[in-house]
Amino acid sequence: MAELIIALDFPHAEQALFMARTVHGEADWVKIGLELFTAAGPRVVTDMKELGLKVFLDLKFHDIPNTVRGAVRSAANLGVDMLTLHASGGRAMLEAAREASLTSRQSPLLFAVTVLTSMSAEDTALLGRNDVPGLVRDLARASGQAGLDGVVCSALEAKLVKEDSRGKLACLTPGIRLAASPDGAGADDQKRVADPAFAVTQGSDYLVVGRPITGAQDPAAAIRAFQRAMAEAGPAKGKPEDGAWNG
Ligand SMILES: O=C(O)c1cc(=O)[nH]c(=O)n1[C@@H]1O[C@H](COP(=O)(O)O)[C@@H](O)[C@H]1O
Repeated sequence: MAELIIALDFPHAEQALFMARTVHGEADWVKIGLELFTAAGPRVVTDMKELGLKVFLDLKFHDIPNTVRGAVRSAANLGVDMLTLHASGGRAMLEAAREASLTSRQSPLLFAVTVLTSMSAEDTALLGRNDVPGLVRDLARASGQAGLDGVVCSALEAKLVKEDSRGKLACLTPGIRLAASPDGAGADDQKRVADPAFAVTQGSDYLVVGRPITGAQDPAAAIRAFQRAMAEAGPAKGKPEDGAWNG
């Protein structure tokens, strides 16, 4: 069953902790990203863990292998359950991250960002590629070859990643909106957007949602609406056997 991760994009630990307590019991996972971690530091990770939540540390590491190895080790020592790095950092960087994770006590799951959900083909054309799915597939392949647990992509590419990796890579998909509209209304700064049912049927394992939940009048009710939509989608079509990647 796909899991929902709540993105706590706040400038202060107090706001993030208030939201975490509000959603407590509704969702198991929270995401601590650049804004919150830069403002609040490692302490906010410990605070979330003490609340009994699983923590996805989303700092998108992208540096030389030695630096990323050290950063992954530091994150693992904080007790995070999952973290991100950029797939475009190269094979040696991805392998260094994996080695650091495997040799740490916590061994957090490693997810490589392929093409950000805020990017369109126009943006990737600057990198010499205007076929977003093809670029996602190639970066996902490199991530799989380096032994990572999964990739971050949009729900639009999840099926491709699942099929191409023969189910070995998990898919984490942000850019989720309850009513994804073709004209982009309600998508905020996201470009490759899908609704929860679509993400689940495409094989997404983790759906990341921020503003539609944290900005809602009743965040707990918003979580339940997302979970209902995920559950109504039923089991993923074309999803490999359970346990192919995460036991
Ligand atoms: O790594 C991520 O989590 C991420 C990757 C990506 O390609 N797109 C993306 O939106 N995210 C994160 O997912 C969250 C989406 O937030 P909302 O657009 O508010 O739902 C943000 O915290 C982003 O940092």
